[in-house]
Amino acid sequence: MSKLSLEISKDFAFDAAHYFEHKEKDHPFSRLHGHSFQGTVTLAGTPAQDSGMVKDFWEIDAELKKITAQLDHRLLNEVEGLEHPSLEDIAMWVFEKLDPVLPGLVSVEIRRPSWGEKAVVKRG
Ligand SMILES: Nc1nc2c(c(=O)[nH]1)N=C([C@H](O)[C@H](O)COP(=O)(O)OP(=O)(O)OP(=O)(O)O)CN2
Ligand SMILES: [Zn+2]
Repeated sequence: MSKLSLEISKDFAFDAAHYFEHKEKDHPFSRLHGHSFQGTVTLAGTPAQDSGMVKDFWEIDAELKKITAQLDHRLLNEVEGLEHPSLEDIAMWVFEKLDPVLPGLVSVEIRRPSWGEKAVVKRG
């Protein structure tokens, strides 16, 4: 059999406000507005012999709750490290927060699903 690789993913969501300072004063994106954001984290690994799991989704969820608590119903521009809260910067920020606590983390995706917009940060 050819060598197989295994990834597991878990979704999360938060609602938050933001604005973009780099836009001209009357541009809609420079005004305070909000979005419903969705995300997905993906881990790669080998299932443990005793559990059959790469990582218990319950444990992943516990880490995601700590992250979304820092973002949900907040003004993202006020979150340390998110002064320019684009999808790209949010994805990078989430990846950097999760990387030390979720071994095997390979990617973080942040989406605004209504228009199919997303940013994906991958290791490497
Ligand atoms: N490369 C990027 N481009 C833009 C980003 C971004 O994060 N990365 N963000 C924006 C703004 O957030 C803008 O508010 C997005 O607006 P729009 O696409 O029109 O989406 P809605 O306001 O309709 O959002 P809903 O998800 O429907 O609430 C612009 N560009
Ligand atoms: Zn926006």
